[in-house]
Amino acid sequence: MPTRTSLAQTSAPKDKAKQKPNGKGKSKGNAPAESKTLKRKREKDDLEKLQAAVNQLDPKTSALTKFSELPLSAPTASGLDASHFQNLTDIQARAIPLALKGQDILGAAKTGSGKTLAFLVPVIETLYRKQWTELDGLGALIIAPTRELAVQIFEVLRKIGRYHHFSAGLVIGGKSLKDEAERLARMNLLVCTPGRMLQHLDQTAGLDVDNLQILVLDEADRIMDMGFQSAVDALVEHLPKTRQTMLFSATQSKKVSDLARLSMKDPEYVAVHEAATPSTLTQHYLVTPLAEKMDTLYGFIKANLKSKIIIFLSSGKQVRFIYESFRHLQPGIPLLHLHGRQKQLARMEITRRFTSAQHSCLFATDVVARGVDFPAVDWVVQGDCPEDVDTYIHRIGRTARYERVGRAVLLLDPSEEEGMVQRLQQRKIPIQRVNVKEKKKQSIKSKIQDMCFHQPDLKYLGQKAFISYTRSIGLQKNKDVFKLDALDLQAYSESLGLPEMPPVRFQKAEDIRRLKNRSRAELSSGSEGEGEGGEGKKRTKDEVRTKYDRMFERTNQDVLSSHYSNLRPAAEDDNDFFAVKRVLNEDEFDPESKSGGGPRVVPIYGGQELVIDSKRREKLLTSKKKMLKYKGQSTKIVFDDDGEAHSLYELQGEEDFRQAGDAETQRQRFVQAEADRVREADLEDKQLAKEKRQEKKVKRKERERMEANDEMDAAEQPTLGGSGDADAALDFLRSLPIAGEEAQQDEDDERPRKKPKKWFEDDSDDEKPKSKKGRKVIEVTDAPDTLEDLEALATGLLDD
Ligand SMILES: Nc1ncnc2c1ncn2[C@@H]1O[C@H](COP(=O)(O)OP(=O)(O)OP(=O)(O)O)[C@@H](O)[C@H]1O
Repeated sequence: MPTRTSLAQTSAPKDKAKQKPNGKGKSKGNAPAESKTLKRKREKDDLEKLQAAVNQLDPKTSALTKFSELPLSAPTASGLDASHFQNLTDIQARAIPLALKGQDILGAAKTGSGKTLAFLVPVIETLYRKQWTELDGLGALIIAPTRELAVQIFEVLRKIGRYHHFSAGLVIGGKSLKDEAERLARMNLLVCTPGRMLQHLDQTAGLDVDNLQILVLDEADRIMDMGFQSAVDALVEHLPKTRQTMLFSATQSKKVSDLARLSMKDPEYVAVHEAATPSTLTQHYLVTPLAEKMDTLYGFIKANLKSKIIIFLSSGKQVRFIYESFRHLQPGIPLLHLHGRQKQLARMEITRRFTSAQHSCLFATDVVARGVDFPAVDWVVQGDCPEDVDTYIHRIGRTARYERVGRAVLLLDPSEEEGMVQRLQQRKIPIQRVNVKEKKKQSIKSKIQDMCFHQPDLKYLGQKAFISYTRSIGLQKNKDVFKLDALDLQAYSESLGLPEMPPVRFQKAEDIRRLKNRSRAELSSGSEGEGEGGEGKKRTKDEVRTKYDRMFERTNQDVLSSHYSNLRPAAEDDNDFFAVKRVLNEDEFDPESKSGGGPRVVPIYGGQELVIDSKRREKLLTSKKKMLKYKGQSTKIVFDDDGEAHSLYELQGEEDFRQAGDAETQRQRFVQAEADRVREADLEDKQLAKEKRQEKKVKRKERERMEANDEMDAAEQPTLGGSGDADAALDFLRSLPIAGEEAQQDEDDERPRKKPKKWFEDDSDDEKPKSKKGRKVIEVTDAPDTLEDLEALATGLLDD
């Protein structure tokens, strides 16, 4: 993962390609020299022809309906064909020709209409026509707002790019930055989420983006909105200005400010909007009071057990509570839940399970509202009203994708109906009201209350869900839709099984939201933020605040002061600025006293006294190490052979020195005495060494004698008999190293190993001539199932 990869997860084929695009898989080793030259020439001609065809293409007049009518390279054409993409969707027919010609694009088309291919095909083609290699650095960057979407785009890229030879990576976090960084430098194409990519651009030394040809923002309106604004701005600053930029979304706008921020050059607005939502989608809403929402959702699930359902809720806490409580009720359909607070691997696993499920109900936040292409979803239920119409459009877009049918239901509290329906109608969204059949209604309130009573964890989740929902309503901008005062919160809290309504503090939520936004915005700009005070006070920009200003602004100061007052003796007068401690007399001192009533004095080293006026000082007495500082400087003494203590350096008096004779005589005497000492020691050492040698010799002889005896015993044993024994003997012989084999093994070790396969590399690649710049042919047959698969694949490529 990408872990986060995470790392840059790079694809490499699990299985190897069996199919060669346009006969490109001929034997490499046998090709005669002339045919190689001919082949190279043919490839060059093909490339020129392709470029000429792109130049001649008139995006305005051509009415294309099939991929085969587009001027595409053979590997791309084969990749599309092998992925069963033949007919162009409207957005593809209009956007791809423009993008092939290098035009900046603002692409808008309803959900599920194939926008992903509309940008992926031109991206691959541009790099192909420029004969991009590893040495050229990063050629294309595709940004998606969520990890799920980034993974999905990467998967489509792997599918259609299987016959190409670019290296591609997925940068979505979840792995150590260092691991990812090592792999990124060799990537031609990256699919990423904004935050993680920015981190790399800031910190990864080898990442070369100066040559970037194309930047794509999928779900561009989401990426360009408040949440990611600053990250994207900072990211774009790293990129060269001369590049092609493409923005795609179902709810794409032409906001001039966005275009300026991304330095787009005369972008072409490609909008395919006969309707905002797919015509194959049936849309309904039903009015259900907030307090009955749980009943309605449960009833809905029970009535659609043989379906694939996504239920969108406004927060992760709602998702968790409803998922957990419904799970206990066992409605008879596999339940799953997905929200942004889950670990990345769990998110990937749930996505995988829901993707492959035939009947399942997924409770999710808006983390999968955009772009995610779950196959064959029957129902999208919006359990909580979406914050705006764009979110509504993206949520319902998870069903009725690419000409399939689908159904969507929006649950509204009576207070939300008028405002929301009006907004939907303004955007020409065909939605009709339906009612729940009376006889299908059933209340699960008492069951949930019972569960919450017996399971404190569930009750806790319920409280959190209540608080997060209520806060989110209070913080919504569209006050004509979201009216907190009109909601029956008491009844809602009861419906969640809560014995009493949890208190909700809105100020705190607002602060958190403000702080969150601020940190995102200011992280990238490197500013320090509002500091610890955080009381929402507005300060002027130039105001200088010191550490002490912040200290006095701190809340909860009493926490510290009460602790501090505990440390001080109660008798002490707090008003005294300079407190004079009473030093007890010798006879007043009671070392055993543990009362701690007042200060006492303890005698320590060298007649010194230590005033014990706090628990900390009292504790000091027990630590030898800490007491050492009161001990003063220590002096080193040495003992002579008679056990007399001397200081380390003792100077001989002048008188004594003269009596001992002149300096030269004393020197000679000293040298002679030392030489005698050394000689004596030498003799002792030699004797010792001799003894040791002799001892060793005796031991060796003893050992040899015993071994000789053993051999004689063995020779007298009967030989191995019977087939079992013979087998055992053979096994034993086989297990012995054979000189020739060892040599072979060594040789094998030294022999250059077969190169591991790169991304999309073909099995028959060995036979295939490498193309001009030593690049390899892409192939992918198996889709990786999990993030670990992706990582494994990445390693396969990158460890090359
Ligand atoms: N030309 C095509 N032929 C057949 N199927 C296609 C074609 N283009 C796209 N699809 C399929 O349509 C589905 C939706 O495509 P895609 O995810 O690109 O839609 P989108 O417009 O990006 O949707 P959203 O707005 O939700 O992100 C996918 O399952 C894809 O495989």
